[in-house]
Amino acid sequence: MAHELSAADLIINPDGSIYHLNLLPEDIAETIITVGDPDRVTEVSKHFDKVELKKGKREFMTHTGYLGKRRITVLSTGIGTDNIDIVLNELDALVNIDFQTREIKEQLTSLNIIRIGTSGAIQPDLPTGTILASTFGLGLDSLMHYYIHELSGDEHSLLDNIKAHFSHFKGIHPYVTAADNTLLKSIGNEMAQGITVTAPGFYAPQGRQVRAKNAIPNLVNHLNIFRHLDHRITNLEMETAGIYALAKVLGHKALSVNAILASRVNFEFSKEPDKVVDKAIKMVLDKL
Ligand SMILES: O=P(O)(O)O[C@H]1O[C@H](CO)[C@@H](O)[C@H]1O
Ligand SMILES: O=c1cc[nH]c(=O)[nH]1
Repeated sequence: MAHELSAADLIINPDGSIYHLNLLPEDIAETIITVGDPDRVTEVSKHFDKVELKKGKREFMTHTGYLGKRRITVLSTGIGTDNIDIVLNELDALVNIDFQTREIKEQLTSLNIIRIGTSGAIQPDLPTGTILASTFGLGLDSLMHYYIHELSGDEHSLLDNIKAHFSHFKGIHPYVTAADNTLLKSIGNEMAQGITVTAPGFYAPQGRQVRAKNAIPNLVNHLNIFRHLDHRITNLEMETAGIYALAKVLGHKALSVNAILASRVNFEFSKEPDKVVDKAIKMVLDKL
């Protein structure tokens, strides 16, 4: 029997929109581009042929429009996997819950979710200006410890090796999810590729030290030397692992594309960050 979700589990605003995103089911396309920075939404939608909808609430700004005949939504998530929890669950509710009956639909929709984010590289051959597609999201945050998620054989063996590599770091409980292979091949095929680490912060959780002292010494170096088969960890940011894992749990396809603004091993930051982000946006839109 279908189960009616309570008013506290699935919060629908008086105008029929979902609680945080402030969107109606008809407001979103099946191709969704997520960005962290709300200002980047316009940087994406300015390339659309037509924008039919602009809505927002808090850090969640949404534009929906058309690129040729393809309907696309671009949506900002803000920073961090706590926001990804909200965005992925609410996007899924918009397509897979009947808002009238509050029941899960019999026919489920699988969204294409493509993140265009900024990131710091940890391999010396990936300079600032590189555009990189994440083969796996490796989460060092705790989001996925609250969900049941099953791993493929490849994800399992990668995670086992990562756990062994990090066994002496007591506070780290990683999780791993692969990119959607079709999106990786179609959108990421001309990009650099590698495992993206999603950290629960920007400073010490990414090995930066300004004034507060780091509890984990040489974090970047420890990530940098990890190898499993032909996989290596290439970059650090704050959302990809949560997107990959929750997308998989909910039956959506996800790919994360990273504009490399910082090189943590060459100790550099891009002098033209907007140009690098625009390059990533154009590379993604060209492939859609
Ligand atoms: O540029 P966005 O997409 O926000 O991504 C990166 O930038 C933010 C930190 O500066 C984090 O959200 C990180 O993941
Ligand atoms: O080093 C970086 C650069 C952008 N975003 C991050 O999270 N880290």
